[in-house]
Amino acid sequence: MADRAVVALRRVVREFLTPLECGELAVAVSGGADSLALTEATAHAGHRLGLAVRALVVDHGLQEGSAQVASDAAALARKLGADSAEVLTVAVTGSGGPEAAARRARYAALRGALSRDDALVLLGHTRDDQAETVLLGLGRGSGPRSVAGMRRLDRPWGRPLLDVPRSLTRQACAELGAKPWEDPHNADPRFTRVRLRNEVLPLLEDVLNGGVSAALARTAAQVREDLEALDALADELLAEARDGAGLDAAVLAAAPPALRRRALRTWLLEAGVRDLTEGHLRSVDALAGDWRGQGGVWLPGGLVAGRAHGRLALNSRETKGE
Ligand SMILES: Nc1ncnc2c1ncn2[C@@H]1O[C@H](COP(=O)(O)OP(=O)(O)OP(=O)(O)O)[C@@H](O)[C@H]1O
Repeated sequence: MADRAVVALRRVVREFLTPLECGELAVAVSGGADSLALTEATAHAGHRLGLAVRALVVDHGLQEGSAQVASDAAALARKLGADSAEVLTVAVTGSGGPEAAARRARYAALRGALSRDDALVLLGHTRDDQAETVLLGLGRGSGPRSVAGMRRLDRPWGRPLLDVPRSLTRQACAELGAKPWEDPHNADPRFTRVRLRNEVLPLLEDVLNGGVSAALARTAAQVREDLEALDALADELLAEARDGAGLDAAVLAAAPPALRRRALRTWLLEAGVRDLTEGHLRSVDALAGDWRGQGGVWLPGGLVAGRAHGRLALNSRETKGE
């Protein structure tokens, strides 16, 4: 008979998986407590549902001894019940700092290891990770999309532990006799997230008498629902406003700003605008919602949004004014 935390996690993962279409099941394993506990629970739940479970470990090659950490994690994942364990070695390159580059490489490698459209890769993010994500988003003023946090299901990604406190995964590892790998980065106060975890959240818990992580995660779930409803309405608005490659400014102007800006955001991203800031979006929005005959809005990626004859259009800088 397994112990309390192990049993609780198995149930959480089984309830997550049961309603989903899934022909290939993988779990992303870093060797930390969250993903080890997740591996055991996924193996147990997956086998009950008749699914084999693959453990996927990414070796970023960024820290000394990373190959050993990865192969130890793979061996432990097999012991915890995974049917197979693979180490995916990636080259971390590209812009945005080493952490962002590692994350991109990791997600690309995990996705690349899948062979079916209905595959799922389970990730070990917990309620505490969600709380940190929400606090970071709030502090940076990056809007409801980041306050909404991570999604439970965003195929092929699944996060069954998003309502589970981190303490439960640690307890499950102790019950299983599995020794998690402690990432030295997780204790390094140069990382904002580490200070949030070790300094800010405990202080907030103390000042607000506990329950802060759960409250932040609950807020994220509520914002997520609102966001999805608004996104669906904004898609309808965009469809209605489309006029060839451009948009009918009168249709946009009649809509509430929150929907208009969402529709414009989708339109701009579709057209290939990258690194879109709130400032850019507001300036493009003003072409419809606050029209005073202003000039075009220069956007990153060499595009200019402008208005002519009641229509918003995007032109490349070179062709502008032709
Ligand atoms: N090296 C790795 N190999 C495989 N999976 C990993 C690896 N690192 C992280 N993961 C997966 O991602 C989950 C979250 O890990 P962690 O919190 O360290 O990453 P993060 O960078 O905050 O994640 P994200 O980029 O998804 O926000 C882990 O529980 C695990 O499932």
